This record gives sequence, structure tokens and C-alpha cells, in this order.
Amino acid sequence: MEKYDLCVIGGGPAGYAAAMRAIDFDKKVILIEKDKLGGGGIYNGALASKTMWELSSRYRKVYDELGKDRADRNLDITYDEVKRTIDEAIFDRKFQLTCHLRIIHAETGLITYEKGTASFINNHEIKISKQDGSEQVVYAENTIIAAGSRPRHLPNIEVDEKIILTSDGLLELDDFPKSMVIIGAGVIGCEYATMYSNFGQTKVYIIDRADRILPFEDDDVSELISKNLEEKGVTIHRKANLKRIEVIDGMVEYEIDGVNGSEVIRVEKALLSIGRVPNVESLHIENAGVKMSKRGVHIGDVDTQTNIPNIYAVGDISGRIPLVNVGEREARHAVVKMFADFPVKPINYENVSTIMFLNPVVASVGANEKILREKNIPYRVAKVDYSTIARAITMRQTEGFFKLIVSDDDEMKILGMRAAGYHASSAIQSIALLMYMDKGIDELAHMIHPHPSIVEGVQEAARMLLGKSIYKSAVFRDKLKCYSCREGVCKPLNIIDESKHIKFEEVARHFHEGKED
Ligand SMILES: Cc1cc2nc3c(=O)[nH]c(=O)nc-3n(C[C@H](O)[C@H](O)[C@H](O)COP(=O)(O)OP(=O)(O)OC[C@H]3O[C@@H](n4cnc5c(N)ncnc54)[C@H](O)[C@@H]3O)c2cc1C
Ligand SMILES: NC(=O)c1ccc[n+]([C@@H]2O[C@H](COP(=O)([O-])OP(=O)(O)OC[C@H]3O[C@@H](n4cnc5c(N)ncnc54)[C@H](O)[C@@H]3O)[C@@H](O)[C@H]2O)c1
Repeated sequence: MEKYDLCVIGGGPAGYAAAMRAIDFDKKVILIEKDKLGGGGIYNGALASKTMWELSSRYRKVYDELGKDRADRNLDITYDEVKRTIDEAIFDRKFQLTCHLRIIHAETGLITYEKGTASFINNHEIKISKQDGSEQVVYAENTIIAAGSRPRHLPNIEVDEKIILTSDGLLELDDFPKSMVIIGAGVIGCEYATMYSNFGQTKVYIIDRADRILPFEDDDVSELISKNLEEKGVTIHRKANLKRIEVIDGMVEYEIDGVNGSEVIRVEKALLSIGRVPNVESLHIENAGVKMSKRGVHIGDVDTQTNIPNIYAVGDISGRIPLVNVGEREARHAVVKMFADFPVKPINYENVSTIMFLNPVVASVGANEKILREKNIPYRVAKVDYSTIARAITMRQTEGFFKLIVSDDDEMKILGMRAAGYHASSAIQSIALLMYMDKGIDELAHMIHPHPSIVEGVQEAARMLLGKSIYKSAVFRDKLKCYSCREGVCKPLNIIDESKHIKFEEVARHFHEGKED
């Protein structure tokens, strides 16, 4: 029986990162993948969907800038063309990962790649069941489970991936559906609602049982995204209870109880996007003695380690935060914990940055107001509207905001940021780094940022909290906000004496009437 220092189960982003980090420690590794190298990081997941989002956003921008009449005549796009672009992106990434793996194998002899389904015989022996029916058993000193997740189904909804689909089947369609209902207005639901409505060939309906889309986000984020979806013709069913959904004459008929009472609607396709579940079943973790977490929903409770000391769980299967960047981080961490001869600090999940690919992009790090209110943590907020940022004005993209959240004390420790708007994703990293380095906002306020740049808006937010912003929140009240919140009560900060307050609108009218320059 072949022996390895490390067996990695699953060749998605987490598994691949684990295998490559183990090479750094000169360890002998076997990477087992049952389907395609790259997993959900490439296929039907991050890379594929973001390629579609990029194309749909560029398409929509050109469409809007040309104006409907000209755009309708000149801007035809077919689903085949969309899929071709996605396939090209998939190929590029797949090609890179595969060639890289092969070269590492040839040059170091440390890594073996096996295609097959892995399952535990015990905590050191793993069986690989191959597509040709053959089986192989390997011995591993340590194992990392990185078997990922799959879309959650509902017991009363039969998914055929042709008419009723999940994100696994959506990109296999032959054409743009004329109409589609999306069940679940979380990240996947809202991202696909954005993409399909951007292309303008699909009437999109979106259902959530919560009272708003993206229910885990603050109201301002949710409202901005809802407004833009609705402007593009998306119907949002809020607080909706899906009573029935069935395929009738090749069409999807669904019935909801919502704020408008009971409604029955027929559409061409349905997308189910109500969360994901870990791929545990094929692994037979019980043979190795690995237990599900205390909550029973994931494995690997203690800083990526399972209850069996030589077995770790990383990425989506760990059930913490299902993101590529988190999976890769957990994977690298688990390998270091396993092989390093120095102490390793536990992973800090407080400063994970994410981007939701919507209209506009929403980038996040750390806590939002909702989380802090739920935990009863006092906080201060500075919110800067894009319309006050020079770069946004030059881009003629003035929709969006930066919301910087800090602790409600003299230290003003950064607790989180939400950035919604053009280039928002490139602005989040400076805050993530400050959080990682446990720094306050002083450093940010004093740096000299390039001009004009969108990150000047983040800096202005920091300055506003320190009471030294260029624009004062008491003047541009609808564009700048600075307040503190404690036990559910929020109070404005930096306010000019109310009795002396001059309305901005009055000055603006005077400016226009006097034709001042
Ligand atoms: C539509 C969509 C969009 C997304 N967009 C983003 C995004 O923009 N940014 C982001 O960070 N994340 C995004 N995600 C999430 C991201 O794709 C996942 O978090 C990431 O792929 C998880 O990586 P993983 O390695 O843990 O699992 P996976 O990528 O699921 O890979 C697990 C692999 O394990 C294999 N496997 C399973 N069981 C076995 C077994 N018994 N033996 C051998 N192999 C096995 C599977 O075939 C699979 O290849 C998106 C997800 C979806 C669905
Ligand atoms: N850009 C990104 O980073 C990105 C993109 C896509 C996916 N992802 C990852 O994938 C994960 C899964 O995404 P997701 O959208 O499937 O899950 P999600 O947790 O983001 O959203 C699920 C939504 O479904 C709703 N819901 C649950 N049960 C329902 C029911 N019975 N009827 C109606 N609505 C119901 C919930 O209220 C929620 O809004 C995300 O948590 C995210 O980490 C990330």
C-alpha cells in the first residue's frame, strides 16, 4: 500500500491550496478528486459566474450608454456567446491548474493526482473508487477533507437541472430563458438576478421568505440593490411563502403567499438558491471516527481540526464561510498546523473580505450594523456617498457609498466596512489590512491617497469620524452621515448647532438663481 504524509480529498480551491502548501514542507501528498480539478472554484461557481457577471455588466453599461433604441438594433447577444466566453475563462484556469500540477509532479515527485471518489476505511486508510470500477487503498499520516458543498434542495421541489435548476445546471441552458423565478434572495440568487436582468432577455422574479433581499445585510445595502433590480424589471416577492411549485406543460407554475396575498405565476425556468450543504455522504467519515460538529451541520470544529487529530476539514465542507478565499486560507492553515515546528495562531475570521457581484458591486469586511445591533455592541458609523467623491464624479458613476464602522470609544477600532459602488472591491483591502494589523483609523486619515481615486472616499469617512473631514456631514446631510449607536439608539455626531443650520437646498437655489460660477 502506497504511503503518504498527506491525503487531500477534493481538488477544489481549498484542496488544491492544501496540496501546494504541503509541497513547501517537502511532504509526499496525494490529491484525490472525483470529478474535475478546480471544483466549485471554477465550474458552476466562482469563476464561471463571475465571468458571466463581468460580461453582463459590460453589456448593460454599453446598452445603457447607447440608449435603448440604438442598443436594441445593434447589441444582440446570444446565450451561446455568453457560454463561449465562460468556457474560455474556465479553460484558461483549468489549463493553468493542470499544467502547474503536472510540472510540480514531474519536478518534485512529491504530488500524486488520482481521479476517483475517496472514502475512509479508518483514520489512516483511504479507499479510492475509480470510474472504471477499480479500487485503490492508500495510507495517509494525515488527511485534509476538502470535499466542498452542493446546492441545498427542498423536499417538495424536484430539481431536474433542466426546468427547475440550481447553480449547478443554470449555465448549461441552451438559451436565455424568457422568464425565470429565483427562490432564495441571498448571494447566489441576487447575483444571478443581476446577470440575467443585465442581459435584458429574461423577466426575473425573485422570492425570499425574509422581508427583504440579502437579509443578512444592512438595510441600505439591501435597498440599493433592490432598487436597481426593480429598475431593470425584476419582480421581488418579499416575505413570501412558496406554497407550491410544479412543472406543468414544460413550464414552472408557482404559488406564493406574500405581502400582496396569494399569487400564481408561470415562468419558463426556476432557480433554487437557498444555501448549500456539505458533501459528507460519500466520505464515510464514521469509519474514521470523525464526528459532525456540535451543531451537527459541519465537521472540523476546532480551528480546522476534526475530533480525530490527524484529520482536518477545510473549505465549504467545514461549514463556516463558503468562499474561495476562506477555503484556501483554512487549507494552508491546516497544513501549517500539521507540519510546522512552530506554534500557529488560530484563524481569525473577523476580517474576511468578500465581494457580492451585484449592481453595484458590494464589498464587505468585518461586521455590519445588523450584526453589531444583534450582539449589542456600541459602534460609530461614517457614511460617504459616492456623489461626493471626485473620482466617482469623473466616472459619472455617483451611485454608491462607503460605510466605515468603528467601536464607540476613543480607540475607534475598525469593526467593519461596507462599500457599494464602482471600484468598491478595490477599496475594501486597505480596511481589511488595517483590521488584520489591529490598527485604528488615524493611519488611514493621514496617508496621502492618489487623486482622483475612489479610496479617497474611505479616507474621508475616517476623517469624518475624527472630526476633521473636508466636507462636513452637517452640511451634506443626505450624502454624508456620521452617528453613534448604543443599545438601539443612534445619535448624529459632528453636528452644527441646529438653530444655525442653513439648508443646503437654499444655498443651491441661490447659487443657480444667481448664476454664480
Ligand atoms: C454560483 C456560485 C458563485 C460563487 N461565487 C463566489 C465568489 O464570487 N467568490 C467566492 O469566494 N466564492 C464564491 N462561491 C463559493 C465558492 O465556489 C466555494 O466556496 C468554493 O468553491 C469552495 O471550495 P472547496 O474547495 O471547499 O469546495 P469545492 O469547490 O466544492 O470543491 C470540492 C471538490 O471535492 C470533490 N469531492 C467531493 N467529494 C469527494 C470525494 N468523496 N472524493 C473526491 N473528491 C470529492 C468535488 O468533486 C469538488 O471538485 C460561489 C459559489 C457558487 C455556487
Ligand atoms: N460573490 C460571492 O462571494 C459569492 C457568490 C455566490 C455564492 N457565494 C457563497 O455561496 C453561499 C451560498 O449562497 P446562497 O445564495 O445559496 O445562500 P445564502 O445563504 O446567501 O442565501 C440563501 C437565501 O435563501 C433564503 N431562503 C432559505 N430558505 C428559503 C426558502 N425555503 N424559501 C425562500 N427563501 C429561502 C434565505 O433567506 C437567504 O436569503 C454564500 O453564503 C456565499 O458564501 C459567494
